[in-house]
Amino acid sequence: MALNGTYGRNVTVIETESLTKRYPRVTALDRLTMGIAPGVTGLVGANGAGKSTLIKILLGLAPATEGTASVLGLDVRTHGAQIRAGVGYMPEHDCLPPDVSATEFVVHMARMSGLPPTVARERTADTLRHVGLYEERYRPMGGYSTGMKQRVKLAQALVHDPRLVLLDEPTNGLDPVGRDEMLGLIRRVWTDFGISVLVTSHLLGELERTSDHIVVIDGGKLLRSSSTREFTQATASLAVEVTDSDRHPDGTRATLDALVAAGLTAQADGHRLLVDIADESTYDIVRDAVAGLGLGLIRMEQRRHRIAELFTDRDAAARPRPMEGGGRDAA
Ligand SMILES: Nc1ncnc2c1ncn2[C@@H]1O[C@H](COP(=O)(O)OP(=O)(O)OP(=O)(O)O)[C@@H](O)[C@H]1O
Repeated sequence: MALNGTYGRNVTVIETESLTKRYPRVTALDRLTMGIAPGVTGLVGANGAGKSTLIKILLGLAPATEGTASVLGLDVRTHGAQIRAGVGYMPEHDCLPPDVSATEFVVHMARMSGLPPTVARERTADTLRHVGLYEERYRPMGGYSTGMKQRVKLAQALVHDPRLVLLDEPTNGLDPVGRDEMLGLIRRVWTDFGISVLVTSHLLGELERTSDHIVVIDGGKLLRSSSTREFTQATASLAVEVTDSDRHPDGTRATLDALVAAGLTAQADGHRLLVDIADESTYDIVRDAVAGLGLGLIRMEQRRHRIAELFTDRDAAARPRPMEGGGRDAA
């Protein structure tokens, strides 16, 4: 819709340059430089990494100490009001008045964004339907489940048809089913409506199915920024299992030696070999090596690393503290 028509793939919706935010006791953002393209971007970082601070600066609600940032091409220092008109925001914490219904609340937010009364009511009905709130929308929100409250918060961020929404920890407090539903909804905000999304999470493995791009920050610093595909495919490997034989009682070991001799990078993981996929020829080299040893091939399948594994493997040593929940939620 709005964004698809007017923005090319190469245009950034958010750009920061050496963005720094210092509080008296802590540097919440530390020379953060990044560009975010249209689509769904996951902003991942442990609690305290600086995600909420970044969102507040992007909305023009808090000043940066140094550096620059722009949203939809507008400078956050000078165009805060315009940015807030074109951007939806879903805050992290519960902010819903318990005595009013979802419909009343979202209509109110639509009116605050400048929509006329009739349009506000129509957009509210459409948006609440989109997030899956039906007859409950007329009940006071104090009686809503966490999942329903999160949906209302998402609806109020979308109701004025923004070009971009900033969603701060939208899956907080949800059970696994509720979380999957929320992530599905978020994906459709982009695919169905062309509204770009920046969604934060402190769980490293959570956003990889939802996001086109992942940005990881830690201690206010940019740790990594790349497409989700690059994250998960850069280290794709083949899991290989072979039989033993009289001649090769440890078939796994014999195969490992043969693969290394053939120039591949591989390691044993119990009875399984994990072979780095250099290119398409890797499959043939493995097949030929196993056949050459006279062993049977039990299994050979591509195994994509998940984001959480990448960080556990590669960055654990470099990181000052572990990402919360990364391992648990990657499975
Ligand atoms: N108004 C403030 N005054 C002083 N320090 C602050 C303020 N807001 C945030 N901080 C500090 O800045 C750091 C980054 O906080 P921020 O809320 O941006 O992190 P976060 O990644 O959003 O984590 P969380 O999900 O826990 O909110 C933290 O150390 C936090 O204590």
